[in-house]
Amino acid sequence: LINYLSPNYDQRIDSIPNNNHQTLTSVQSFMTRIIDRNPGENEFHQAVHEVAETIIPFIHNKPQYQKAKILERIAEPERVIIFRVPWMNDQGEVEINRGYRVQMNSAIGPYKGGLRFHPSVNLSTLKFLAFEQIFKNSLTQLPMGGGKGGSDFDPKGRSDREVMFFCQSFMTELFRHISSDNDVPAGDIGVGAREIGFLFGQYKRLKNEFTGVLTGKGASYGGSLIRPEATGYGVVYFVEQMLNQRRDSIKGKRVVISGSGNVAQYTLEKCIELGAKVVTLSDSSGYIYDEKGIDAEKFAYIMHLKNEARGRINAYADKFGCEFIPGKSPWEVPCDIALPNATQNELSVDDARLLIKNGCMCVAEGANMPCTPEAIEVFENNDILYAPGKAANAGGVAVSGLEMSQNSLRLSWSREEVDKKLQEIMFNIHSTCLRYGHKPDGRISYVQGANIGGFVRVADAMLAQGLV
Ligand SMILES: NC(=O)C1=CN([C@@H]2O[C@H](COP(=O)(O)OP(=O)(O)OC[C@H]3O[C@@H](n4cnc5c(N)ncnc54)[C@H](OP(=O)(O)O)[C@@H]3O)[C@@H](O)[C@H]2O)C=CC1
Ligand SMILES: O=C(O)CCC(=O)C(=O)O
Repeated sequence: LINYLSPNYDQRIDSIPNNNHQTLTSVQSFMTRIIDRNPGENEFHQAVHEVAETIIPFIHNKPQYQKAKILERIAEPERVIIFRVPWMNDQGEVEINRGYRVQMNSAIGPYKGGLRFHPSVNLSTLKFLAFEQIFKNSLTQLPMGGGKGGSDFDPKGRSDREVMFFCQSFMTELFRHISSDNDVPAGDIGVGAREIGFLFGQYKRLKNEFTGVLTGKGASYGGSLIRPEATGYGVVYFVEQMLNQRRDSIKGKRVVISGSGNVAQYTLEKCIELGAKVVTLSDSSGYIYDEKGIDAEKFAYIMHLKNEARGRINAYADKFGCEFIPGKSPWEVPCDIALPNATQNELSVDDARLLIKNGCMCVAEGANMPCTPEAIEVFENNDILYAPGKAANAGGVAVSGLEMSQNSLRLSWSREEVDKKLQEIMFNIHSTCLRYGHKPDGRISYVQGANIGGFVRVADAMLAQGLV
């Protein structure tokens, strides 16, 4: 698992040219083609641009990657499936949603990535997520390609029965395109243990087989221990590594978290365990600010509120007598560490400036692409420890990879074993970022490190497999 730093990695990194005029022109012409071929897909353009800015200079003196048009091919999905999802609501009315699966890249393993159920879901969102997933999955060093899927269905406010009918209809088409050896979906926004259970049940019924076709399953039917916790725990393990670089640690730090779903919950739990003080959580209605800090007892309440009662975050403020700030994000609250754990583009350049003004020194993305490009630039220019999602939140998919291994072996590992492997993987991702992230001025860019570290493994596999 850990023995991945092959000796010739060092030779490949040799010299990354400065951002000269030629590089800028290359990035621009590359992006012009991407935008022309994928009109209106702004999130996808954003994700590709961020990668192109670091990969184009990196491959400047590597003709093998340029000649084979590796980056151009990585930015083109291998396959996109779009389908109708008809179902019946509790009032007996027919509802119609749209389902998607973007099978982005299978160079290093079966397509792997979550399903998102949210009204904002469209092809642009899922292509950006599937694109990011290629690099993230590669960074884990596990054999997983990149994919993502979902629907514009909103589970919020729906009964369990409606969610089940929707999931069954969704899987009635998706089952033809996935299997434990070619595409293994999991959860994402709006898809948790309940939805994975319904999806798995329908797949099993349609295929008449019990295989590891989904991850994030319940522990009683093939799920891995620590998978629910993995993304959030992994974020905190990564933050601890970054702080250790500066001979510091998370203990005693004041932390601001956005979101209150799966990733935010377990980020919070690990922060509490390691002695940090978390003062905010949010959902799409606003944020709570608890100056006393969220402790283990309050955490248990949040778990009940969000996962069983399926309530809104302002109920926390009512129960514990703290502030609820409607319609706003928590970035105005002074902190040492900010962890955006809700959704894409939730942290703007103004938020970034305010965080820095208020003393923030570290930002790690639990969500996918939560910081805008301008916000990232501000963090990097101000020497803030900034970790992109494809590195910081890779713990979730990493433990999904471990779930696939356990399913294939037909056995299950203990909590301690899985957690130890998760810590090793996050440690190794951090090392990869350091290895590839050196800027000409000596600083570390985790963006550059994660992009290049993720790219080389996929690129070499694509070169080896010919023009496919
Ligand atoms: N689950 C996983 O293993 C992984 C998840 N991620 C990423 O982490 C992020 C959170 O996912 P996860 O915790 O699983 O999802 P959940 O559905 O469990 O929680 C999502 C949280 O984000 C909030 N949120 C969603 N959309 C918006 C919005 N447009 N504006 C404000 N708040 C919003 C939700 O509030 P509300 O309920 O009001 O909508 C909720 O609090 C996503 O970016 C996801 O892609 C990354 C790696 C792995
Ligand atoms: O566990 C998985 O397969 C997917 C997790 C995911 O969707 C993500 O990393 O964004």
